[in-house]
Amino acid sequence: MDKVFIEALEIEALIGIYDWERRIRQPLLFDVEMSFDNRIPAASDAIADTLNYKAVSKRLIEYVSQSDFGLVETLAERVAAIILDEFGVQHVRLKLSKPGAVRGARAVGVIIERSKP
Ligand SMILES: Nc1nc2c(c(=O)[nH]1)N=C([C@H](O)[C@@H](O)CO)CN2
Repeated sequence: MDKVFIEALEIEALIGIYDWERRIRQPLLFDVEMSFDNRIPAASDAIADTLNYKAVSKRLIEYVSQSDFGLVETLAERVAAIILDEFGVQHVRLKLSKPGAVRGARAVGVIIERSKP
């Protein structure tokens, strides 16, 4: 299956389990791969036929910047559900990175893959 992707979308959020994390906003990075049949927009050359990566990005920025979770697992699950439920995507692979959360590591986080039932 073809994919539409968003790489390293940076969004600041309230996220974390420690007291000090509840008082600041931290940058998160989202790498998203969404299954989509790109032959249809390729034939029509019409943006209306695409899985519009700008529209998905705007929705994720809106949601994540207002979110407030302890675990990256929870946020990743909610974001994957938005992509599946609101954009007609059958399968999504999502990497959520929390840069600088662990000293010595460039980033930590989770990778999940979810499909529509
Ligand atoms: N699997 C996870 N481990 C940890 C998380 C998390 O969300 N998922 N969160 C933290 C802290 O919030 C950390 O990011 C602060 O440095 C620790 N481990």
